[in-house]
Amino acid sequence: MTPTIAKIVWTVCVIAWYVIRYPYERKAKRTAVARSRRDWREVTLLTISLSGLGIIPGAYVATGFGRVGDYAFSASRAWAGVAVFALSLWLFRRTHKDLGRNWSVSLEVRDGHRLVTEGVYRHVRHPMYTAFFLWAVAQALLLQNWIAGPAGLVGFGTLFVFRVFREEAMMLETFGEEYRAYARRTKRLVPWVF
Ligand SMILES: C[S@@+](CC[C@H](N)C(=O)[O-])C[C@H]1O[C@@H](n2cnc3c(N)ncnc32)[C@H](O)[C@@H]1O
Repeated sequence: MTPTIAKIVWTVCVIAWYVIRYPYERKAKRTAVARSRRDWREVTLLTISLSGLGIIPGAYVATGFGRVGDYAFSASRAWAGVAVFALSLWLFRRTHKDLGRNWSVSLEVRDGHRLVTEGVYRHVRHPMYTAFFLWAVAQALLLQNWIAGPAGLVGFGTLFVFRVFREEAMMLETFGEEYRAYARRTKRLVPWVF
């Protein structure tokens, strides 16, 4: 493993993520939105997250930032990044399959929206966010640069912190006691932990 191969792996994994998402994005677009909380705050958070997980690391992969922020490359850290990204992609696929037409990129409730509580949603309420955190960790391990590496954790972490309570409030408003009971028996990100 070399820094160049690590950059190629990051790029291939991001493309693989989009290949997983694309068919669900198309399907979701065909299902009307009944209620939306996609306001300026959501757009800002999505932009911050996209910058940290896509634009900043993408610019680093393309230009190398003139080596500014690079530190000594460790092949074993990069291999750990490959394993974490593989786990993240597996979880992305499972979350998209389980959510199906109920998925939205933002805070939206669709026509005929159903509360999904099975599959990877059985033990955690936000497994797709777990997958994004795994992506961010993998990025930090693969792109060994002080700017591009941690950008994903900062970008996605910001979205998570400012979105998760609003999302849960929206779900509670929509599904009432069903969501309250679901929240009581599940954790947010890691099964049985938190
Ligand atoms: C980007 S998805 C993320 C879903 C979830 N927070 C996760 O991390 O797996 C956000 C949308 O998914 C929908 N959603 C979240 N949890 C859901 C559930 N358990 N069942 C059905 N829809 C859900 C909501 O409509 C929300 O707008």
